[in-house]
Amino acid sequence: MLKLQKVSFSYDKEPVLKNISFKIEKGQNVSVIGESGCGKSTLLKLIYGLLHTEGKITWNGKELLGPNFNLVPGEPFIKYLAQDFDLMLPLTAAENVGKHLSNFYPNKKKKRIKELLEVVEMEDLADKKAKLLSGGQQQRIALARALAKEPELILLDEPFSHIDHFRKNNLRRRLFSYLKEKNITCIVATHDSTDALSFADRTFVLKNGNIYAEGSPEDLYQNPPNKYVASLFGDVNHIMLKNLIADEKSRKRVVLYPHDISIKNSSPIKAEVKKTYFKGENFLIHASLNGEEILVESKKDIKPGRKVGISVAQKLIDQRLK
Ligand SMILES: Nc1ncnc2c1ncn2[C@@H]1O[C@H](COP(=O)(O)OP(=O)(O)OP(=O)(O)O)[C@@H](O)[C@H]1O
Repeated sequence: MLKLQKVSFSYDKEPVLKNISFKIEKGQNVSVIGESGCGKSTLLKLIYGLLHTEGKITWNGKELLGPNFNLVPGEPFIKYLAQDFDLMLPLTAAENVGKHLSNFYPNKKKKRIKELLEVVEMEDLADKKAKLLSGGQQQRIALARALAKEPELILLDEPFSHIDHFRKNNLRRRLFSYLKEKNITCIVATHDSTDALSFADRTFVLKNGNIYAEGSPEDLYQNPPNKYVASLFGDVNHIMLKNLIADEKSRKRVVLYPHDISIKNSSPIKAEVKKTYFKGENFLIHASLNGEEILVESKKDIKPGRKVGISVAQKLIDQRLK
């Protein structure tokens, strides 16, 4: 189990992280999400032991003492994949993956490299020099290298940032099922909510140096405590209740995703369409509701200037206001 107790850190005067405490069970996949600069990378560096904190970090009860106590920063049973991949560019993809593996059993090493290259779908480029690989291919090799010695805990900082959409979903599925199969604990720092939604057991939202919200991805998505959390999952509205409900007097607002709002022409609540964006399966409609800008999902294209009726289930409003 990984345990953090009152972990704080500042690069200069302003604290980046303030008294962070949490526990992560063995084999759990945790995502850390939050806006750029909120301290996600700093948190991973603290856990790995690259930065020093006055707080306490333990793995299975053993304190991880950090750079003030270790000559070589980093713990051997933890792997940290930084945003820069740090590959040996003159070496081939396969040589990079096997760099930290023992040469004592060459056949075993060869088999392991092959297995890892399969996880990241790079078997075809095994003999290509790292300097000749694209950014996304280099990132996949760096991932395979981080897995090579089967760490107990793996810390991944934006692990799919250079990988094209086409390959990303498949790679995510392969990587996270591999980690589950081997019972490797994993923390992913990401601003891409799809990393958090489909694969994480738990999600921490960082803001202003604190864990601002925490829960299963489903729960955070369905019941976002506020606009900040909801906006990490995509487009979001923060609509005045009085623009949605007749006779409402308060200045309260409700958080709604575009797909929470339906277009229903019989509805007396009318919005004027400003612009329509094609999104593949549907359209995103930018409309004005009593002067408030809103985003609504629609199955059909609707021309700007048209007035449409909109409706939101009362049950959903009640749930979001809880
Ligand atoms: N070496 C450094 N020296 C001084 N300040 C730093 C250093 N590294 C990061 N910071 C600052 O610390 C804060 C947190 O940075 P960090 O890289 O942890 O954020 P992040 O959430 O990972 O951001 P991103 O999503 O953009 O990678 C930022 O305000 C950043 O400017």
